[in-house]
Amino acid sequence: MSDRTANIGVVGLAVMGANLARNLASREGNTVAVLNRSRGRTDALVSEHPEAGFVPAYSYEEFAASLAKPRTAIIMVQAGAATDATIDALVEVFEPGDIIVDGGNAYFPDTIRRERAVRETGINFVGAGISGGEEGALNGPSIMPGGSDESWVTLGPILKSIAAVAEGEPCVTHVGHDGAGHFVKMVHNGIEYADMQLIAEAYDLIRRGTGKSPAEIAEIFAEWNRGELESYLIEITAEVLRQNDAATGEPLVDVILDQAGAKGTGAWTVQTALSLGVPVSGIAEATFARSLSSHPEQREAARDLPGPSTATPVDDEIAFVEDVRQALYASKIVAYSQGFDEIRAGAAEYGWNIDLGAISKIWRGGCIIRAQFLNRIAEAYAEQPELPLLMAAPYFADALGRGQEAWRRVVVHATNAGIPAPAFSSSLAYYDGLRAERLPAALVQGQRDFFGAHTYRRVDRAGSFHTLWSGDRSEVEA
Ligand SMILES: NC(=O)C1=CN([C@@H]2O[C@H](COP(=O)(O)OP(=O)(O)OC[C@H]3O[C@@H](n4cnc5c(N)ncnc54)[C@H](OP(=O)(O)O)[C@@H]3O)[C@@H](O)[C@H]2O)C=CC1
Ligand SMILES: O=C(CO)[C@H](O)[C@H](O)COP(=O)(O)O
Repeated sequence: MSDRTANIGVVGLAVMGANLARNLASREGNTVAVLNRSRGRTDALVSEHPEAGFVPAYSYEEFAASLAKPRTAIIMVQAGAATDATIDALVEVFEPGDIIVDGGNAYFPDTIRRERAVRETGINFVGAGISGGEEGALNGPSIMPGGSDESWVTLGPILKSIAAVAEGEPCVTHVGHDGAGHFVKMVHNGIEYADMQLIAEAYDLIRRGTGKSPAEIAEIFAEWNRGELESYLIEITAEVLRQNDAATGEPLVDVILDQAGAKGTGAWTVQTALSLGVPVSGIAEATFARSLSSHPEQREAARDLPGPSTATPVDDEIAFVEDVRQALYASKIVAYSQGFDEIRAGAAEYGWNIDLGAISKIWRGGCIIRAQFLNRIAEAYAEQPELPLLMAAPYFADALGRGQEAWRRVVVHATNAGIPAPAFSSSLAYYDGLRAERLPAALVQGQRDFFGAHTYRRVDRAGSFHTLWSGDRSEVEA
C-alpha cells in the first residue's frame, strides 16, 4: 500500500498504543496509520476496530508511504532499547520536517540525547509523557510534551484534540524544550509511587488495627473519595479491595502475591532527585518499599526477628480511621510538594521554563494521580508562581496544621505495633525536618571537619572554618 491516506501514525500497538490509536481515529478528520513490530497486534487491532478506519502497515517503508507529509508518528513501545530501535527505523524512512513523538515512558537524559541526534537529520523529535493507562489513552490522557516550539505548533492541536479535559481545559501543555516533558512525566510517576504506597499503608494500618475486612475497608475508601482525598487512586483502591477471587472466593487482595513490581520510573525520579540534591524522601521510601517487598529470601530470613512484645490494640476504631485519613492527606501533600520541588530544581538545572501551575492543571484529568486537590495546587501557584515550597502555601500549611497531631498518632501506632509505614513516617520526618529551627546537620558538619578537614560555616560570621582537631583544637579560617 502506498496511498498517503493517513495524517498521523502510531508505532507500538500494545495496550497504550492501540488505545491511543483508537482515540486519535475517533477524532474528526484523522486517519491513523498503525504499525507494530510483530504483525499479530496490528491485525488484531484492525480487525477488532473496523470503525476506526486504520491504515495498517507491516514495514517502516509502508508506514512512511502511508503518511501525508510532513509526517507525524507517535511511538508507544517499551522504554530503552526498543525506543531507540524504533526511532532509528523511523529516521531511515522519514524526511526533514517530519515529526517523531516518543509517547512512552523515557528517562529524560535519553530524550535529550535522542532529540539532539534526530535533529541532525532535519527530523523533529518530541518526547511526550502520556499518563492515564489503558482507559486514559482511549478516552483522554494527560499529555506532557517537550520538544521545540516549532514542533508544538503542529503537535499542539493534535494533542489537545485527544487529551482529557478538566474544568474545560485540555490536559496538555508544552512543558518545555527537549527532555522537559519526560522529566515531568517521570516525576508524575514518582508521585504516583508515593500516593499508591501511602494508600497501601493506610489500608494495612486499618486492617491490622481494626480487623476490618477488605470489603469493609473498601467502603471506608469510597467514603474518603467523597471528601478532600477524592482521587482516581482512592477510587480504584476501593474497587480492588471489593473484588473477590473467583477461584477461592477470598478477597483478591489476599491471593495476590505481595511483591510489587516496578518498571523504573520511580527509581529514575529518586536517582534524579539525588543528583539534583532534592529530598524526595516519601517518593524514595515508596520506591524502596516496592523493592523490599520483592526480596522474598530476605523477608524469609527476617521473619523470626523479634517485634513488639505487647499488642497495641486500637481503642476507638472510628477515631483511628479518621486519624489514618488525616495522616494520609498530610503525607500526600508532602509527596506532591516533594515532586513539585524536583520539577522546580530540574527546570533550573536544565534551563526549562516550566510553569508549575500549568503542570498541576494538566494533572487534574486523564492521569493516574488525578485528584481533587490539584485544584488547590493550581491556586497556590496562581497566587505565588515562585512558591519556594508547596506545602508551606497557606491552604496546605493549614491542612498540615490540622492533620499533624493525627499523623503523629498514626506513626506512633505503627511503630508500637510493628507495622511498617515507611511513607507515612518519612513524610512526617520531612515535615519536621523542614520546620525545625536547628538541625543536627551542625554535628554532621563537625564530624566531617574532624575526619576530613571538610570545614564548616558558622552561625555568627561569614567564611569557612576548620578546627585543628589533631593539634591544639584552635579554629582557623579555611
Ligand atoms: N501500560 C501503562 O499503563 C502505561 C505505559 N506507558 C508507557 O507507554 C509505552 C507502551 O506501554 P504498553 O502499551 O504498556 O506496552 P509495553 O511497554 O509492554 O511495550 C510493548 C510494545 O513495545 C513493542 N516492542 C518491544 N520491544 C520492541 C523492539 N525492540 N522494537 C520495536 N517494538 C518493540 C512491542 O512490540 P511486540 O508486540 O512486537 O512485542 C509492543 O508493541 C511504554 O513506554 C510504557 O512505559 C505510559 C503510561 C501508562
Ligand atoms: O506510566 C505509567 C502510569 O503513569 C505506567 O502505568 C507505569 O508502568 C507505571 O509504573 P510501574 O510499572 O513502575 O508501576
